[in-house]
Amino acid sequence: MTAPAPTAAHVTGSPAAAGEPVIRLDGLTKRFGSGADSLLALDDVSFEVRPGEVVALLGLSGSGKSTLLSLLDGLQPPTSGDGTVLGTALARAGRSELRALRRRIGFVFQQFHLVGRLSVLENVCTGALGSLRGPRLGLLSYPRAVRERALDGLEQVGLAAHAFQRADTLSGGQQQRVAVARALMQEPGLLLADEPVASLDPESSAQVMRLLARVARERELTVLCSLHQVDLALSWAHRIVGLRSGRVVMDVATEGIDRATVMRLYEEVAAESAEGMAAAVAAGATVARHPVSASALVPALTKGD
Ligand SMILES: Nc1ncnc2c1ncn2[C@@H]1O[C@H](COP(=O)(O)OP(=O)(O)OP(=O)(O)O)[C@@H](O)[C@H]1O
Repeated sequence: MTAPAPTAAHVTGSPAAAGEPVIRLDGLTKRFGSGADSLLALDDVSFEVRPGEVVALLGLSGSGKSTLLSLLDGLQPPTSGDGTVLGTALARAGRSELRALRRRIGFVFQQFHLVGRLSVLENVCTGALGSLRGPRLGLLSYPRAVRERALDGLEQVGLAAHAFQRADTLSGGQQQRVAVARALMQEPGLLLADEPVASLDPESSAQVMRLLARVARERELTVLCSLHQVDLALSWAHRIVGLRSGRVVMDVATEGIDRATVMRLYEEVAAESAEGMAAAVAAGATVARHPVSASALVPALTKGD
């Protein structure tokens, strides 16, 4: 079956601004390393995400998208500033609080991270491991209620017919839908997705994004998803947050916005890179043969100052 081409008609306006923000960032900053060689990956990032919102995080490679998602998931601490996720203050939380936070956040990865030799259903069951005691081996080691919920989840992502197939026999798009079903087993209060469609063909990409938008709507689930595809962001997200060199440079509702406006996020960086390259060449620098983003270029230009 051919997936319908995504159009802006698939996403309606932002959900009502009811309730506390699920994510509240206030000057969040992340620096890797120290001294002259340190790198500012996130620079004074401030924004909020409300319950039920689907937000696309856009920006060139190296702009800080994955770093931001990993901070929100409590995997690494901010260097300064504050961020609150599902009521947990990232900068002040102890290890056990962060572990508890991670159990309430579903995470979908670019490479799916399924266990290929296990059945599709068992892969989905593993999403419940955080709430079960002890290790599990084999589908029947999971409580019946978990298996039933996993099957419901597969139904929801349209893959119940594949429940007993090995996960590695599915297509990439199907595997990503299984990964979404696995994340939903946590009954998360927030779903983070790091380039979930980067390795998929356009049709599968649209299917996965449509699925994320649908579960967000049906479960009033908040979704923050990094993407490289502007059209998918415009079609499936309520809002776009654009990062450039670790800074938020765009925060717009997708309703009524045109593609050209969003593309400025990339064009201006390309222009800055070109200017920076020209200046570097004029100053006698050796220029890399592969494309260089502004965030990669700036440290290279300033090194040794
Ligand atoms: N653990 C780390 N140590 C040092 N530098 C890091 C680390 N993680 C990320 N960085 C740097 O931080 C910057 C932001 O990287 P990040 O992976 O967040 O970007 P991104 O926007 O997700 O890129 P992509 O779209 O390619 O995934 C990059 O310059 C990267 O090299």
